[in-house]
Parts: sequence; C-alpha cells; structure tokens
Amino acid sequence: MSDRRIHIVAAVIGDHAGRSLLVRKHGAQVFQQPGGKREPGDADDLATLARELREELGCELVAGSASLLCRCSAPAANEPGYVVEAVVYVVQVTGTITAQAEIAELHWIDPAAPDVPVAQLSRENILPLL
Ligand SMILES: Nc1nc2c([nH]c(=O)n2[C@@H]2O[C@H](COP(=O)(O)OP(=O)(O)OP(=O)(O)O)[C@@H](O)[C@H]2O)c(=O)[nH]1
Repeated sequence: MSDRRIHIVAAVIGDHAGRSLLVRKHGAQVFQQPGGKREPGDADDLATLARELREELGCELVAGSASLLCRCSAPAANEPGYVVEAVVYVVQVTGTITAQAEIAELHWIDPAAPDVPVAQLSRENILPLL
C-alpha cells in the first residue's frame, strides 16, 4: 500500500504588527506556511527549513532562532487523498523577503482573521496557536 503521508517542515514568520506570512505556490488556490519536504541532503529539520526559506522567500534563517511550535497534520492542500504531517517552528529571518520563482504570491495575515483562503493545516492547527 502506498504511503499517503507528506512530511514537511514549516515556518511561522511574524512581523512587529503581529501578522504572519503565508505563501501561495503557482497552481495552488490556498495560502500555506513557508516550508516543504525534507531532501536527502538536509542534515535535519532546520536545514530543510533554511533551504526552503531561501528557495521560496530569498531570505536566511537566523541561526538559533527556531522554536518548536507544534507537530500537526491535516488533509494536504494540493494533493487529494494525502495527509500532510508537519513539524512547525517559529523562526526569525534576515534579508529581504521576496517571492522566489516557485511562489505565486506572498501575503501577511492577521492569524485571528485571515483575509485570503488558507490551507486546512494552517487554519485549524497553526494559526489558532499564534
Ligand atoms: N509547505 C507547506 N506545505 C503544505 C502546507 N499545508 C499543506 O497542506 N501542505 C501540503 O504539503 C505539500 C508539500 O509541500 P511543498 O510543495 O511546499 O513541498 P516542497 O517545496 O518540498 O515540494 P516540491 O519541491 O515537490 O515542490 C503541499 O503541496 C501541500 O499540499 C503548509 O502549510 N506548508
């Protein structure tokens, strides 16, 4: 039987106004946390996160800034029949955040009142913790 779980490492990035950054990938309808799947060359979760933040946002994870928020799961936003299982860290980043090639759109939301469609994992498991 095939494994219908997608394991990801995800980031919560906040600003001084209490807003939180979400991304929408090309072809996706909903916004989700920055982050992604671990690759074989990644030493650990934070290496995955640093690579994904660079690839998606063009910024750098500040060493030592990551704090585990939660582990959670939900139906995957873009892969019908799959469940996403996430390890979620609150992180600080440095550098200018800019949508890189794989990202269609960035959006800062009020976690208590998102004004864009948000993936279930974020909506039900992550944003309520912020
Ligand atoms: N990164 C991320 N993925 C999520 C979230 N919520 C959620 O359902 N997913 C699901 O997990 C899938 C895998 O994430 P991803 O596409 O960001 O991973 P990746 O960059 O490593 O993949 P790729 O290199 O194959 O494009 C997404 O397509 C989506 O269906 C979320 O908050 N963040």
